[in-house]
Amino acid sequence: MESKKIAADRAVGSVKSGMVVGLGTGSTAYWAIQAIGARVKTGLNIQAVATSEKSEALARELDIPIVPFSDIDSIDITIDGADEVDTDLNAIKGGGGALLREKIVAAASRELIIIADESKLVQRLGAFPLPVEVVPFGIELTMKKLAALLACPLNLRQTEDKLFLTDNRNYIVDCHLGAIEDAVQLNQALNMIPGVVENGLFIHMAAKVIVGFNDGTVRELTNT
Ligand SMILES: O=C(CO)[C@H](O)[C@H](O)COP(=O)(O)O
Repeated sequence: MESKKIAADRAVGSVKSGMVVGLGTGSTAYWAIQAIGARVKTGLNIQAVATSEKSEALARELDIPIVPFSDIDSIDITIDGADEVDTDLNAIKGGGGALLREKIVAAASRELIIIADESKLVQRLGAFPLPVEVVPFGIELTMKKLAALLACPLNLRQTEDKLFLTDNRNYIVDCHLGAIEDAVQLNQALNMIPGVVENGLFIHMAAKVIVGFNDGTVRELTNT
């Protein structure tokens, strides 16, 4: 918990009054939303958009002003977690099932800051099963296409005895790929399959990764 929180607290230092802020999803983003909420109470004046119903509900509890997308032109900064991050700042996201909204918000953001504890740092993406969001219609056909492309074990995500549903009422297929050779090509190939809405590869999207370590230190990784 502490390593997630220190990364989140460092990232929230970049949030300034007047900004439109994207709020991420997950247990690390939770700490960023808490830190933003604390600053709002002491005068930080921002507008926010959320990447999930859960994060929006938390933001509202903390009196962070949530605005509709129709009210904003772009997003200044988004702070979000990740399931894996490599040394080129590419990431796998979607462990919490919010990858579609997270990618839409990240793509509209001037700056995406990924926050993570040290366990998320990898040399190569793919040990974490890649989440792919698919529409329920024709799921069997879409899974056959995924199996043909990926040739790896696929799991249609379940919670308890039910299929997991995203905030967009879609399913998640977790793809147990192992080390990904060419993430750019894979990202494109997955999104070409009809029925696939989006996948959890965030390639060349993050401007910065802030990592919290178990010894209490924080490191910022950038590509520049
Ligand atoms: O992509 C996400 C949700 O869809 C999360 O950011 C990712 O799963 C990391 O979560 P956590 O901070 O709880 O480890």
